[in-house]
Amino acid sequence: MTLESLRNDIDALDDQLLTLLNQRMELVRRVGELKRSTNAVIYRPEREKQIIDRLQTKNNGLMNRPAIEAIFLEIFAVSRNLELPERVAYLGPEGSFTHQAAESRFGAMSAYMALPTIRSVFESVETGRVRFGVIPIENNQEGIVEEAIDLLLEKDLTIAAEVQIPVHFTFATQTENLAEITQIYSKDIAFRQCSKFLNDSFEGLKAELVPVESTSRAAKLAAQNPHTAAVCSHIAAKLFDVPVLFDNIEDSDLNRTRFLILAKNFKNQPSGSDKTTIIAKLPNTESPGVLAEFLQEFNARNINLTKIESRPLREGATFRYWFLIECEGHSDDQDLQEILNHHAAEVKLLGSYVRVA
Ligand SMILES: O=C(O)C(=O)C[C@]1(C(=O)O)C=C[C@@H](O)C=C1
Repeated sequence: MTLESLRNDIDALDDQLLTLLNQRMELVRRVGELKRSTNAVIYRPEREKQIIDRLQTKNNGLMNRPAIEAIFLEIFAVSRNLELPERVAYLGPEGSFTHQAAESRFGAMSAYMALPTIRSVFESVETGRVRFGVIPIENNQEGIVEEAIDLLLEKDLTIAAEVQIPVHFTFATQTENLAEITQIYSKDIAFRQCSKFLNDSFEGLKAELVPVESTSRAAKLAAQNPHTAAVCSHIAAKLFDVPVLFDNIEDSDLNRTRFLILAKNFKNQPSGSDKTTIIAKLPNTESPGVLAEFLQEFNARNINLTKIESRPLREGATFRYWFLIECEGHSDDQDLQEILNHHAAEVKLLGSYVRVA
């Protein structure tokens, strides 16, 4: 077969795909009408997971799960926009990893607001300026984002979904000759996480490492000066139009950051593979066994705990703590409901949501 005839076949399939996508959007438009008439929630992460799971089991071609997910998450994002355009705030600046996390769920067509602080993201959801807020919660190498955890206690928001993205850094520059680079911009932490690449590539060369406040800022600076470079996210290089010379330059490919999607009064239906986050303010934690007894209730019901963080209560001059606890399962599951009911006075449910493997 010639290239031309293969391309003709591709064109014919693309025509069919477009027709099918339009038919799908017509159904989605009707779902949107139905939902608006009953005031139902547009974003249904558990339904999206169900669709992707089903397609994965039916799949017998070259598409793997990440490919199915990438294409269908974009379709869902377009669908949701058609049903009701929803605004999404994220911890900026534009081109940050949080921006990347937001786009991975809400697609390229949603209306985004980059905000300067995690607190401002919480507040924009709280006041209804946006429907969803995306914030980082932890990195598997660097640990938790304390400000985000504390705001979960302070504010009255719920968790609609979690997103995990691998932290990949790119080396972006306008020059193709490394010897011409005089300055490399990035965040301190990114220099640390890419030290092997930087040491190997610039051994004997004179490039200076210049720390700046964000990797997006680094990309912007590299866009302005041809003899500089940025260690930044792919999305930042794309945003500021700086050519990517090397991709995935980080020392460890196990580096992942977890983000939460926040909303007001959001409740997911059980998906069959969920996680639940609660806040526990237990009384008398100075007495022996209070926390152990509480955790024993999970153990007794065979509920797997996936996280426990202690944070200061900041009540007077004491050393007392509250706990952020995450476990497998959904708050509608009978065993988890028993615990929540039993401790209704001291436990606040932040949400049950589809668990990212
Ligand atoms: O099934 C729904 O509730 C829809 O709104 C449709 C749809 C889809 O495109 O399939 C879109 C958005 C939801 O997040 C889940 C699924």
